[in-house]
Amino acid sequence: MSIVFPFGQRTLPNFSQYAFYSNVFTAEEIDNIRALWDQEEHFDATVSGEGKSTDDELRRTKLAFIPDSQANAWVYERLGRLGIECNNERYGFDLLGFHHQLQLARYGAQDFFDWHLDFGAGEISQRKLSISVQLSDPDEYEGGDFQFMINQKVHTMPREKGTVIIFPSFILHRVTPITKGVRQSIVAWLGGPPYR
Ligand SMILES: O=C(O)CCC(=O)C(=O)O
Ligand SMILES: [Fe+2]
Repeated sequence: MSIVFPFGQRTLPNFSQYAFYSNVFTAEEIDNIRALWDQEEHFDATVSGEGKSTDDELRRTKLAFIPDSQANAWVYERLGRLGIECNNERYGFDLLGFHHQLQLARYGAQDFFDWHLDFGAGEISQRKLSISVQLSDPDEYEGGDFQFMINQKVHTMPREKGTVIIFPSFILHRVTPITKGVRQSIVAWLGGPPYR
């Protein structure tokens, strides 16, 4: 057995820091998802999980959960299938399922989520793949770009409604401040056992 590379292990030829998929949801489906905002309770986002205080420097967003009910199962299924397909093609992570209920995020004027990782110590170390869905038409808001920082370069994602962005939860990303209008998104994580 060799100690230095190569170990005779498989590599990931299709790894990419992110992937995006257009038109995963139709306009009508998105209307139905957005209607959940008025049915569910909303609260100010916390930075990493419950019990933490809000951190205005890092993030200003309102959130609601999309309950994992029978009525919403189609949203979970659509995102779960796409996440698994993306994982099989690019990452090969051990995935067990959604790490939490899907979140519905709403950014009004001046709201943002600055550079961060979705991965960290404790509970969020189970996050493997982060998923974000663009729920607003590009002309409903200004600012509010979803961006990655990869090797000192900023990559801006498409804003088109129905686009799904998938990336390993250890990749640096942000949502720039909304300067006008409202941006809505779904945020989800597929999780599994710690990296090994
Ligand atoms: O709103 C989004 O599209 C992404 C937000 C985000 O990065 C997060 O909630 O961790
Ligand atoms: Fe994030």
